[in-house]
Amino acid sequence: MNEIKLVIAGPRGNMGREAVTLTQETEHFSLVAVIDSKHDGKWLSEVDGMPELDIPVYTDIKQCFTEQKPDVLIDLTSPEIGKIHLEAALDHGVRPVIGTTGFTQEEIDRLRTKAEDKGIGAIIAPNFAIGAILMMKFAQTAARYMPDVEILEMHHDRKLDAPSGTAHKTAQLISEVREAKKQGHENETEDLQGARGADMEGMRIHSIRLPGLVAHQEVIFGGPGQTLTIRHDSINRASFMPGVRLSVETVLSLDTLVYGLEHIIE
Ligand SMILES: NC(=O)C1=CN([C@@H]2O[C@H](COP(=O)(O)OP(=O)(O)OC[C@H]3O[C@@H](n4cnc5c(N)ncnc54)[C@H](O)[C@@H]3O)[C@@H](O)[C@H]2O)C=CC1
Ligand SMILES: O=C(O)C1=N[C@H](C(=O)O)C[C@H](O)C1
Repeated sequence: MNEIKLVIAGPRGNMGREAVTLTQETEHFSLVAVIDSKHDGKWLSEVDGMPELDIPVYTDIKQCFTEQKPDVLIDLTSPEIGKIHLEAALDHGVRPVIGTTGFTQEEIDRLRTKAEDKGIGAIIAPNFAIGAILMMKFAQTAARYMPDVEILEMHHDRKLDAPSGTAHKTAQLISEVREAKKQGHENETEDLQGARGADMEGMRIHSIRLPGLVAHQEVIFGGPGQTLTIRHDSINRASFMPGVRLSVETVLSLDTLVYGLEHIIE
């Protein structure tokens, strides 16, 4: 496989560190620069706690793209910054692989149009873990037969967005196969606001944030006399790296924006 020149945004984060390691362990990946909110002009090796790599650190993504001309950007920052970085990548003809969550459907549609206008690929992956993709696919299948469903997502307490991108995507996939419906008692009330969770077309989504958790989700279906629970657990961030690698390799041959790895892992 030809060498792929990569830039990682967010290299000091939980995900960013794993991604830096991935690039060092993958023969055809060449990490040419990183984008950080500070340490502009340093080498990565000069940043506390980072590996001994002579890779330049930029705070200005446009300068980075102009000077380094990477093939692919991997963004693992925050919902707010991920959107800005995706747009900048498309403007510079760099193919974005975006792990940050929090995109609305309108934003995704607009960015897809932009990617197609530029004729380059882009991937937004709410979850890179193969097990999570399977959980979402299985949940979509189950919803055809058991349309009453609630989603319980559980994450570490440093997470910024709620519900998680995975929960959002799961609900979207389920909504493709079931009619919107009100669940629970027709006269139910919430004596404490939020007790029934968020409401997406009648599906309830509950977000738990606790130290000690990484990324977990249960999709619980109920029918007369039975329940079905589909559960996925990421017990560390290594779980996401095969999906990051696959996304980097795949984005090069796309000419549109793909939202969700279920479109790539058939
Ligand atoms: N798609 C997936 O499978 C996964 C996605 N995520 C998402 O990835 C993102 C990062 O997650 P974590 O690594 O756990 O968060 P984190 O908080 O550990 O790391 C985020 C990093 O981004 C950096 N950052 C902030 N602003 C920046 C900027 N302007 N330029 C460059 N870097 C900047 C921060 O300094 C920090 O080091 C989150 O949005 C999270 O939801 C997390 C795990 C899996
Ligand atoms: O912030 C996280 O940690 C995660 N974010 C993604 C999401 O919002 O679904 C993916 C995974 O759940 C971990």
